[in-house]
Amino acid sequence: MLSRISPAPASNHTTVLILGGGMAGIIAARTLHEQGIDDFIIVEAKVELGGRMIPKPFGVPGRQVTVEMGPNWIQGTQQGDGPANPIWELALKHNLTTVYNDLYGSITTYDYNGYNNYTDTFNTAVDNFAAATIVAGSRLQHNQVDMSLKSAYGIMGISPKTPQEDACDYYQIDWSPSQTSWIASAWNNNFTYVPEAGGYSDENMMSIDSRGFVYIAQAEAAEFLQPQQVIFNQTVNLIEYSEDGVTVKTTGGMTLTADHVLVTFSAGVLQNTDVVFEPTLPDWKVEAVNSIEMATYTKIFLQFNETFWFPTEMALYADQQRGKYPVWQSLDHVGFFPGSGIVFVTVTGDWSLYVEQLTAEEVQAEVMEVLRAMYPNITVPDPIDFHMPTWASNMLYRGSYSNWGPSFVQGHSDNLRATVDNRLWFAGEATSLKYFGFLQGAYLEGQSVAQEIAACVKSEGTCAGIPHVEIVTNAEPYSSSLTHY
Ligand SMILES: Cc1cc2nc3c(=O)[nH]c(=O)nc-3n(C[C@H](O)[C@H](O)[C@H](O)COP(=O)(O)OP(=O)(O)OC[C@H]3O[C@@H](n4cnc5c(N)ncnc54)[C@H](O)[C@@H]3O)c2cc1C
Repeated sequence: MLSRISPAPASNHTTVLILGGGMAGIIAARTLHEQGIDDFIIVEAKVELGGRMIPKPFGVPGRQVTVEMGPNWIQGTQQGDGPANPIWELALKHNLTTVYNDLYGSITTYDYNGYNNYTDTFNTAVDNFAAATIVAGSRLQHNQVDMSLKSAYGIMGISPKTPQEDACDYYQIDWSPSQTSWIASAWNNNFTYVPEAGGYSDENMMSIDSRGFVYIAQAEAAEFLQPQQVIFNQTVNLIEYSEDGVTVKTTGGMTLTADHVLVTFSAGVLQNTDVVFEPTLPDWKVEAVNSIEMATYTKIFLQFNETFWFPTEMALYADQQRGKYPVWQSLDHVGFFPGSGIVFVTVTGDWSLYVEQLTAEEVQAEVMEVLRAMYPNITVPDPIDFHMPTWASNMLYRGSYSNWGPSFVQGHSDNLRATVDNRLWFAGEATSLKYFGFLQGAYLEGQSVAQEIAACVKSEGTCAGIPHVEIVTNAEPYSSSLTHY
């Protein structure tokens, strides 16, 4: 595995600088290597590769297991001999231990009075969401304007009235891995689960590997990356660019120059001012960066001496307040980590931002109040371990993953990945039209943009880069960009 200690680079000038060592940066580096370009350096603020793939040993001594703060699921695998999700292929290649997670068929329902079987409502919500997708699809085909999911539900005459209905819609929409918000666009169709449109399958495989999900990224990097091709522990704060080349400066005092720079920082990082571009990015790029939403998704982990909770894989809690500690998953379950005593609850969106303002003790107290409401007839003990990551306030992420809102259109998506001045390139999950938000989006964008960079390098300055739209004027549905892949 690659050393965490960076040797000094042989030269401060390289053909390509790759900023960020997450999935997109690693696969971009591999692609350059495959194209015969090894004069590149990855610059990463952390001390290891993998980006948002962050495992953590969780639990009291003697009862620790590896849990995932960030991505945990391979979303979509392969249907028959159709296209395979490249993340699934990496998992198979590096022998990652995964298990099928039955997110819809193994679920117990609760509300603020305890156990309450509202699985009929749950199943109706599943059907409603499928119907909304069809409505959105047919609007798209007729070039009708995009709208929020909430509006699409309204058009179908569906408006949740009870806390139980709200919780069921929350599970479909806010918690669903490809949506994350009631205000997400109705066109927000991630093609992952649609094999007919080039996607993979509707299967979600969960990593339970003790090496962490990140192992597949680090093991892949170890196959081609040389120690002198990575600089760890350097946070980029200035990117100066012109048609002649790029200069990158870090808070650690390093200055690096290159012919081309590939920026793989999250959309959340680009929306903030931690990294300054000199000159400022053109208006079309600034508009694209700020038109995509950076959603936050927070898993809160608890360990108990013994289990007292639901026997299913998942549980749904309906509070009078929508989004209050609603989605629970038992890791102390056959197939996951039996005997671990671990359960986690997920919050998203505004609730994530709210919990990040609280202390861990305050969040724990609120979570325990909900657990005790779910189990009014037993004495629920305090947890023996507790952990909550903070994604929105972390300057290396500024959120969890991107989400397509109704005012984000294909022109924005094109502009997000377009080249600036033939020198400044962009890739990451957010630049993926078809698989935004997911690891496969990051992988495919890293690959595709690095191929463009390689072609540019080989053309010795005659390439035009990835084109942009100067002014995004209308809301055209997906069209030409589906040929990116
Ligand atoms: C809580 C959560 C759950 C998720 N669940 C799933 C899931 O189950 N399945 C799935 O497919 N996807 C999931 N995702 C999304 C997935 O993690 C991302 O799509 C993917 O990791 C993005 O990779 P990337 O290379 O585009 O960006 P990143 O992984 O963010 O890589 C960018 C790198 O840039 C570095 N960086 C940032 N700023 C600077 C700077 N100024 N200087 C130097 N380095 C910097 C960062 O440290 C990072 O390593 C989840 C994400 C989160 C947070």
